[in-house]
Amino acid sequence: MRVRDLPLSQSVVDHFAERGVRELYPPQRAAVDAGVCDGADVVAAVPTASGKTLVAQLALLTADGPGLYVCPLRALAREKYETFAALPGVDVGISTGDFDATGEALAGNDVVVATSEKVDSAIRNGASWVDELACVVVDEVHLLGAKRRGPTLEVTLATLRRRNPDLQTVALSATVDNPEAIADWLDAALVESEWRPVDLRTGVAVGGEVSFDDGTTHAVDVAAVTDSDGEVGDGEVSDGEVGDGGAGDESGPDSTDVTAALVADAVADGGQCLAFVRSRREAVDLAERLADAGLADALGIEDAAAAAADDATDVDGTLPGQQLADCLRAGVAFHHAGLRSGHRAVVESAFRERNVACICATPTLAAGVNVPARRVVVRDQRRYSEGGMSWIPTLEVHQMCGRAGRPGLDPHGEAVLVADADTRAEVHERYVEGEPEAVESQLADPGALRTHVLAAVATGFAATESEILDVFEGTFYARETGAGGLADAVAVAVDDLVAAGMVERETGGVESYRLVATPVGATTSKQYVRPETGERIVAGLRAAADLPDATTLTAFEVICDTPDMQDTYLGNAERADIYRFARNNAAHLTTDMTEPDDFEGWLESVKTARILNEWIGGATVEELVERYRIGPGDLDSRVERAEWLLSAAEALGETTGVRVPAVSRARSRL
Ligand SMILES: Nc1ncnc2c1ncn2[C@@H]1O[C@H](COP(=O)(O)OP(=O)(O)OP(=O)(O)O)[C@@H](O)[C@H]1O
Repeated sequence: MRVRDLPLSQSVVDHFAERGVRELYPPQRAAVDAGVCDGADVVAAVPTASGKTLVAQLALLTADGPGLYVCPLRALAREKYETFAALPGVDVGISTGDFDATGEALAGNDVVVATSEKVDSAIRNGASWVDELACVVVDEVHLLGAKRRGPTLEVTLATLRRRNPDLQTVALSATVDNPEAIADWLDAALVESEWRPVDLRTGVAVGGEVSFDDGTTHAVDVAAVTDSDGEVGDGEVSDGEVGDGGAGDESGPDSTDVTAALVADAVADGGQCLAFVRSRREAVDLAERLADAGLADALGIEDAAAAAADDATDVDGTLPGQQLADCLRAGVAFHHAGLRSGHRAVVESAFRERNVACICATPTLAAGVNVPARRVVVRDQRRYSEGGMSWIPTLEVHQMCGRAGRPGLDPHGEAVLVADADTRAEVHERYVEGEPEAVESQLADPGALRTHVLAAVATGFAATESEILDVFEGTFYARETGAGGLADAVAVAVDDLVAAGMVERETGGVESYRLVATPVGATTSKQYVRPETGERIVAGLRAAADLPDATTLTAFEVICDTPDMQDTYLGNAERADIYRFARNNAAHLTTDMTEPDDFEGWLESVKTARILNEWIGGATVEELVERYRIGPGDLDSRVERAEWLLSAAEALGETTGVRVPAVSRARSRL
């Protein structure tokens, strides 16, 4: 099936042709057959790099009105925005700042690219453009199963579809175990395919021997890359992440040696690599180890690598920035969520332009932007979780492996899982033979339910528990378990919200009542903070108003001690220092040191508050990164969240009439 035979304008056909897209890939053809260009609801569950973006474009370009493209991650949204904006004659808007107000400015676009949080927020704030939509495309719909974002995604999609029954829904998923359940939920045709533009072979490496699933084997020379002192890769970690140094044992080469050998081998053959490890620290360590391996030289990219290093230096002068620049100069990079977005962008584009031989990354890279490589090496398949070391989900490992193979450039992609003699069988069974997990709804989580119940009441969509259940009827959860399964949980959420002062039962007649949001509940929902955050901020503002000496530190303590601010890891060495800081500043804090149930959590909040307070006091990113051992990207994201939470605090202060000038002071100085 040819692109030019599709109902697209000539300029769009030409646009695709210029990019080498003339014939549809088989999954794309199946999506067209399923009616994606004719307004049909379609779920496509297909492998990485099999051309989902074109399926999205076909739906959006042929829809009978404006379209919305919902994307889980901001970096991805930006990438898609650029792809869509390049289409001739298409006006595209983007809305990804998770927390800022929703714009009516988005009305009038042919396509809006937004995160699900942003769409949820737009709905709560009554943005009219969401009712005008003819088509919604949800990318990475398997993230329904993600703890925080999943419930938002399913409630938002259910709400959009409920408000607009003619809305065409197209959902794009990685290959998961239950795509038919997702299709069933959306009453959509299912396109399921294993087809990939480049064949992928997956193997398990033990020592230097790789056994691939196509029956071939490959040997790499581990001795050639092994350090004389053999010390690299012992898994010293930071940032709250713990490692066990990989799967190596004392007698043989460890998993880092094997990884280094696999990378060097692919690069010697002219290919680029992605190497996945479990923690940020491990990513940096591995990159620094590989920086000594002469990869830039092997790939013949010394000059381009030096230019990429200069680009990284231009972003900032932090220690991690310098480490990154040093690695880049040697043709290697690291990539993790603690890096600033500017640094991540330098790494991604340098890799795409073949100016970097290898990126050492945490698994977040696999869920993010498009960076195909000849070989993917997954060094760690286990990581620390609450209950100790646990295996990473198969879906996640498949996402990493799926990055292997660049269409048109590589004969095939290779994914190699590093194991040892003890883990070989299990690694093979889980990740080579194993199927990815089923997607499961997380909506029953009490915190998620409280948030969405409050939103349903505050927006006026529901005024009784049974109307709330009607709102949830269109969710994946309800489809899977029956809406009745939520009835008890919704009743509990309503009680919690009443107790928290977010919702009231307004008695109408005998035995009948209506649920209404209190002013605090309404503001909390509109400001897009969780009910617990709204409650904590209101209590914090009241306490701050009673303090004789409320300062910007007070304001930061209030907003940092909420579930909407990220935790900041507190190392043992720092703990005593932060404890002393909290004691010395007790007069400026709204919480007495004897009060918190979760004292550690509170101390972490005090650390975040202290960092933010020093930030507005003029400390530089470089100083704070060094002083508090925080990633520059972590600082950026906390500053951004602080802006949002302080603005919510101002709005809640307005609503309750509790004025704390320190909040506005902190916000304006931020
Ligand atoms: N029909 C086609 N013919 C030629 N190239 C294509 C075709 N469809 C897509 N491509 C190219 O294949 C590459 C991968 O496509 P795309 O980014 O859509 O994959 P994807 O399925 O979205 O992957 P991911 O899982 O990373 O989101 C892109 O470079 C795209 O231009």
